[in-house]
Amino acid sequence: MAQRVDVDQHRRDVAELLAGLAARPAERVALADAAGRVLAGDVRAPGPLPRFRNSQMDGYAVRAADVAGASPDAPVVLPVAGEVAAAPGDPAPLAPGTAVRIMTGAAIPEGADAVVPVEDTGTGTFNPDPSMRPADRSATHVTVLRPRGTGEFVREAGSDVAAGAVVLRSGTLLAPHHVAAAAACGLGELPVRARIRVAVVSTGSELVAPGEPAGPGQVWDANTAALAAAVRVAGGVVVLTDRTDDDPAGAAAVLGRAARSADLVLTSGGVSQGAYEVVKDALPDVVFRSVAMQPGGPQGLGRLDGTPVLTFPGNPVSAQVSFVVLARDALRELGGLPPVRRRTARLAAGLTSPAGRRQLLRGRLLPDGGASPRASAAPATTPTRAAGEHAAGVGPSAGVEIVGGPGSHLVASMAAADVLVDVPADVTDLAAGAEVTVWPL
Ligand SMILES: Nc1nc2c(c(=O)[nH]1)N[C@H]1C(S)=C(S)[C@@H](COP(=O)(O)OP(=O)(O)OC[C@H]3O[C@@H](n4cnc5c(N)ncnc54)[C@H](O)[C@@H]3O)O[C@H]1N2
Ligand code: MOO
Repeated sequence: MAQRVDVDQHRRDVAELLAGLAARPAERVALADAAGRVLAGDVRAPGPLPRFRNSQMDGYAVRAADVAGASPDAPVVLPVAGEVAAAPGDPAPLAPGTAVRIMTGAAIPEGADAVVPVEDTGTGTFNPDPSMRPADRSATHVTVLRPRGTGEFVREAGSDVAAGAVVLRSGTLLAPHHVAAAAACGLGELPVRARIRVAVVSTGSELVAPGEPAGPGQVWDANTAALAAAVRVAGGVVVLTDRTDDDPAGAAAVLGRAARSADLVLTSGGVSQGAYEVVKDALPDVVFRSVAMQPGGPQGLGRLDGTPVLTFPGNPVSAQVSFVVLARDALRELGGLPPVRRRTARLAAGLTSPAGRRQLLRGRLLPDGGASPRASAAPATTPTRAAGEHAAGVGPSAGVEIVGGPGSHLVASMAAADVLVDVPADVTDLAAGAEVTVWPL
């Protein structure tokens, strides 16, 4: 007789099985591949950023003292000694009483300490004659109409980050703006946490690949693609996907290959009470048990040739719910990602639920907060969270409506859901407006 365990116990057992995968060395990735990865150590700026003092505006680099009295009525006219573009090289020092045309990002010449934007000069532009292309920048003098104080429109070296300072913290989930900072600091690679390498194997003689024609008795394999996608979203990398029919020798060969090529094997199907339960037959070191949840009751966990294996039931909704509830957070934690926060929502309509099994119903969050007349009239105090599980959501709950039925073959209905609605095992009746915990999909 299969063991029967509650959901939280099985979640703990999964986390424990996978804990051995935590100590994997970091790897270095090129910046182009860094988004979505988790930083494996603090990253320090090798030099100051900006690297050198440069102009914040297109205009004229000057000594602030030379333009201190400038106004439209009493402009200061300075000779233009040359031009500095945002280009390689060091500009010549600025002689007192002169100005140089300077472009945004160009190095400030030694001796200059302010930039007068071109709009604050007599012509208001580098190119007073719009018919001239390229701009004629031959003017020998500039008429400064406004004073600029010391440091105005000057970007100091190191004003963004000082040399040696931490620019990205260990554990950061790298997004484009982090990549930008690393790139600006001149870093071509970043140290990141290694991703868990996962093999996904679906079982069943009836399965055929999506995209292929399906004959009588055949169904398109929904689980391989769905579980592979789930693994990737949870920070893992899929190193192998395969299907096996119900032939025990073939299944054993496929599973053996999967175990040799991955840190973790996920299977679906072949674990209930049928006559062809190849997963059970091929995995002698896996404990098969009944977890008190629906869908996703028949579960197994253990090892094959030392590699951790989780076996999910084959019904497509069951396989997906199994991943979300039992494996997602454990996988995310191994990759350095935070758990997906559960939150609370208020039921838009009442429901009944069978006793003794925690139900994970498919739900859709309501954009208007679920303020249906029934929901708002009902008392909103029913505590429905499972023991030991505190939804992280705070503040007013969203509304949630149940979509589709409880059947674990209703894969299209599940596509209309954005959360799983968690109804504890001991709850059989919930009124409209009752607060429930929901798991974001
Ligand atoms: N006598 C009993 N029968 C069943 C029980 C039980 O306790 N006693 N449990 C039921 C529950 S609950 C589930 S869940 C399933 C689990 O069955 P298996 O894990 O052995 O899965 P299969 O039998 O291989 O398939 C079940 C169902 O799902 C379809 N399937 C499987 N894999 C895929 C896939 N990759 N893509 C799309 N569809 C898939 C398969 O065709 C079957 O319809 O057992 C119940 N039975
Ligand atoms: O427990 Mo099964 O996973 O309901 O469909």
